[in-house]
Amino acid sequence: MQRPNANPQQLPNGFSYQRMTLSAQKSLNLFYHLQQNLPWQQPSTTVYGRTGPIPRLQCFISDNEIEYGYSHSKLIIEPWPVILLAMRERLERHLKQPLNSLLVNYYRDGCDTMGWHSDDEIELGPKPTIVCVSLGAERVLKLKHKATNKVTDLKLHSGSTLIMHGDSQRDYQHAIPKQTTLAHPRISLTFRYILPTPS
Ligand SMILES: O=C(O)CCC(=O)C(=O)O
Ligand SMILES: [Fe+2]
Repeated sequence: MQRPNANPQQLPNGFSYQRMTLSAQKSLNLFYHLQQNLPWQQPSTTVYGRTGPIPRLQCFISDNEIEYGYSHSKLIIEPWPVILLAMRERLERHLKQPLNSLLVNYYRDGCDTMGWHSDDEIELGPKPTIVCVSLGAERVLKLKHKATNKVTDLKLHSGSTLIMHGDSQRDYQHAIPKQTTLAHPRISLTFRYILPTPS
C-alpha cells in the first residue's frame, strides 16, 4: 500500500514533492480567503516583442526594501497577510533558510497559464530554493531539461508542496500549460529568498 505522503511521481534532481502538506479542508479555506482578500494584479509584460497582460493574476508579498525584476514586470509590493506568516515560519524552520518573499499566482480557470521559464533572476542567487504550495484545482507542472529537452509532467494537488532547490533552475525550465476543459481555479504560493540589493 502507498503511504499517503509517498511520491508516486519520479522527479528529476532538485525537485521534491509532498502531496498532503495541508488537509483538503484547510487548503480550500485558505484558497477562498486569499481569492477574496488579496489585492490581485494583472501587469503587462513583453514577450517576443508583444506587450499584453499576463495570462493569470498575481500578488507579490515581500519584506520591505526588496527589488525584484520578475519577468521584467514592475511588481507592487504588498505586506505579509497574517494568515500566511505562520506558513512562512514553518517552511523557514523546515528548510533552515529564510524566505523573505512570496509570489502568489491565481489561475482563474484552465485557460490561465504560466509560460516556460526558470526562476533564475540574479536577485535569487545561484542555487535558489523556491517552495510552491498549491491550493484549489489540480494543475500539471511541466519540467523541461534544458540540455536534452526531456519533459516530465508533475500533477500538483491541492494542499501539496513542491520544493525546487539545488541546480533545478539552472538545469530546467517549468511551465503551467493550458487545460482548456478545466473550469476550476487554482492559487499557487511560491515562497523565495531575494538577496538584499547593496545600497
Ligand atoms: O503555479 C505554479 O505552480 C508555478 C508558479 C511558478 O513557476 C512561479 O511562480 O515562478
Ligand atoms: Fe517558476
